[in-house]
Amino acid sequence: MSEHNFDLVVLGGGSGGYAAALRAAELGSTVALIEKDKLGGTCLHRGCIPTKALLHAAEVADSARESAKFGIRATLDGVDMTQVGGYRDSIITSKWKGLQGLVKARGITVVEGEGRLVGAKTVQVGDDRYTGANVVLATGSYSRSLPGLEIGGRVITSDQALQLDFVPGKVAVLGGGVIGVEFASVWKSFGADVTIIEALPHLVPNEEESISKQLERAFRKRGIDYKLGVRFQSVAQHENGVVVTLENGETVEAELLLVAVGRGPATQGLGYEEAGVTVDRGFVITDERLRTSVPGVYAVGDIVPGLQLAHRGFQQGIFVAEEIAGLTPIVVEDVNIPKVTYCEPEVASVGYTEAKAAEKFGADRVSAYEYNLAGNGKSHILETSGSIKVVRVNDGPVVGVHMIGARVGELIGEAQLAVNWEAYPEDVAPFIHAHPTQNEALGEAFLKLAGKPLHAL
Ligand SMILES: NC(=O)c1ccc[n+]([C@@H]2O[C@H](COP(=O)([O-])OP(=O)(O)OC[C@H]3O[C@@H](n4cnc5c(N)ncnc54)[C@H](O)[C@@H]3O)[C@@H](O)[C@H]2O)c1
Repeated sequence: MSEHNFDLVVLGGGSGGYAAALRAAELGSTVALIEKDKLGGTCLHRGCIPTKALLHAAEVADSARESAKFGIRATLDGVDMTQVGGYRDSIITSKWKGLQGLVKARGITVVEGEGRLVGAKTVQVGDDRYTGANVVLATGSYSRSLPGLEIGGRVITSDQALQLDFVPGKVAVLGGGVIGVEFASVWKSFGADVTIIEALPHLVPNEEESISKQLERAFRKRGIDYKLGVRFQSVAQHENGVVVTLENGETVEAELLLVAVGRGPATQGLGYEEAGVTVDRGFVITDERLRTSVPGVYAVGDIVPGLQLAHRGFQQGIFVAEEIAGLTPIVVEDVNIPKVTYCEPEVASVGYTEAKAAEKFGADRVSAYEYNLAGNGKSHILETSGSIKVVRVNDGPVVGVHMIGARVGELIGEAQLAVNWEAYPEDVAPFIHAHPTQNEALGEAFLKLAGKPLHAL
């Protein structure tokens, strides 16, 4: 057994953990970063990056399929999933190498192996013990299932869905949240028949209702089938496929069932509770400064209750490193975090929905305006429909922006600056947007709420 001492020991090398390590090293700390698999975690290897590569390939397939509309003669002869997989993996490998280089350049000690908390501030890996003046827990999440629904065979999660080397003929998707709609979108573009099963009344049910409804219409138009407000009951697997039975007695037959009903915190068997860290239903409980119940032990990323997003993990990691260094950084609040769902059409949002803003600030103190992308030149060129809805407090700031349309994810930066800086529409309405861009649509919404509409009534 050998003992090693560091200023900071980080358990888990995903988005939250490696961000904490990079920032702490930059601030002069000695850092041990413990990872059992590959640096980069779910986001780089099994989440954000590979799914977005598939979504981009899907967009290329759609462009080929729809080329005649633009006077371009091309045909979609097929989708070679082996080659798509090669493209996906080349991106992962290049980002992974870049990350390894960055971690090395910052002088971080990477420890390969499975770590376990064995004392308030000590992590054991094999026979070695790593003790930190401070410790960050960042062990991430896993695809969870429903009670009694076993993953295996033709019942898969996003982990297996990302690795498929064929396009299924027909897929059933359980859960119409972010993962469900992104995979439904990819598979449809690649030529599969898709049926989504969602227990709540809308797809992407955490988004603004008018945006969810537009996504439903767009999916219907694309031929993506969905069943809303109905719960899953059981699934039977047979040689060539699955039969999914819903609570209302309906059945859905498919080659595969993708289970996308959320992700659970990966905290079991890691010694957290034994070391005195409070854990509730698997999640590590922290205060707003990300301190756990054990002094000097922090938690970041998907194991902390709230939005499970890579960029939240990055910011929480940076926050903790700066907090430890005594820099009193700004608290990371979920409501200020932008969210993008990369299906076709894309959905992007930041801040309160109109209903949540009314609850928070009072219905009579909130106004909203939804600008239809039909009025935007670039949206016409992209042949997309959709809208941008801005929610404000009357005589007060922008508190929410909600968007749907092709590539609107790229517009969320401006929206999140307005929300995070608590800008009034009157402050941002005079800012000039390049023409023709879809950004102009956000400007049009700000102009309208500032009482000076241009291309709107
Ligand atoms: N683009 C992105 O930012 C991105 C992409 C992928 C995943 N993620 C994150 O990963 C996490 C997991 O994603 P997810 O889509 O699995 O979770 P989710 O919570 O977004 O969606 C799960 C959906 O499953 C539904 N559901 C649950 N039980 C059901 C049942 N018995 N029958 C029918 N429907 C049921 C829920 O109502 C919900 O809408 C999320 O936090 C998500 O934000 C983000």
